[in-house]
Amino acid sequence: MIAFEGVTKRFGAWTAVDDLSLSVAAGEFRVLIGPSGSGKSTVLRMMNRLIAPDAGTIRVEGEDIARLKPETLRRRMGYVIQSVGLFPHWTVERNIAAVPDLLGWPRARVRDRVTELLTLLNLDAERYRGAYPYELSGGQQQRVGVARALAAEPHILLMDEPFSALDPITRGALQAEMAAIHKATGTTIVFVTHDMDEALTLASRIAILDRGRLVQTGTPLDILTRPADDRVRNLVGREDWGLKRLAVETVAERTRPGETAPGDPLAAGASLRQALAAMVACGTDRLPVADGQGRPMGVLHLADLLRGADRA
Ligand SMILES: Nc1ncnc2c1ncn2[C@@H]1O[C@H](COP(=O)(O)OP(=O)(O)OP(=O)(O)O)[C@@H](O)[C@H]1O
Repeated sequence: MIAFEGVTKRFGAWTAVDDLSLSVAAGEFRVLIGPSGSGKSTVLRMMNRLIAPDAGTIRVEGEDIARLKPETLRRRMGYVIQSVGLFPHWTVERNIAAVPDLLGWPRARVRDRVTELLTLLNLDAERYRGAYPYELSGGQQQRVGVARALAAEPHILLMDEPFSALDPITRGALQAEMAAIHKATGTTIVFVTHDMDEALTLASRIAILDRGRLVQTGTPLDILTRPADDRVRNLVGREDWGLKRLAVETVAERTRPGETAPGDPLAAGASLRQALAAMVACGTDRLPVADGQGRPMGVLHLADLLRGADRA
């Protein structure tokens, strides 16, 4: 879907991206993470040709993007940034409709799409479609920013630290919405952050950058259990590693089928970290597990949370 081959970008004497080869498969939720200045935003900006590499090739859906018109490329991509960048004198509806309007979609289709997107992002469509950005909270503005980026059904969504200016609760809500949107639409997402918890929560695969080079790429579980070196160990965090480890696996994966136990059931899709919190809160070492329809699935035992709790 997206392939970087030997890509280098220099700003004067500084090499921001250094001979980077990286591929993102269709439908992935790929998180780019690394310390400040490691080149994450530069990688993202090269994907939509906001800046051009000095060397190497970038292919999107098999095509060398240097040969595509920037407008053609950007129509396939939504782009969300931290500062949102809504047009202040345009209503929410007009902001979201910017690209569909440009593409000449019929009025009724645009209106339906705006309603659909506001609903998807948990904003009351009738209340907010006519509002102006200054009438919205930071979290609501960012929701509109995401809706705008998704409006013309892009194949790829690029997100550059989109939630880092938000308070933790709003941020958590938007992360959950992004996970649900990714699941529902299958859009390929490339998401930049410097927050490892955010990366572990959202990513299907993570790429870790340092000084413009790729340090490691893998699933959240790979990164946690087989860190490539001390830079990755430091990013993952040493103190609460165990809790992060529990956060990347679901209850369903450790449930003993067929057993029963008293207590409020855990959701099969909840993380093991949430399960641990529930067991501590209830003072119990086992809890029943139910599937999405509330049907009993078995029992999760505290002892089973320790399985695989080894680290490299
Ligand atoms: N337009 C530019 N002109 C000069 N230097 C730049 C420019 N854009 C980025 N750089 C430099 O390139 C390096 C990588 O920057 P980039 O913004 O890609 O890092 P980042 O990993 O996204 O950082 P952060 O997490 O702080 O946003 C930095 O050293 C930065 O100063």
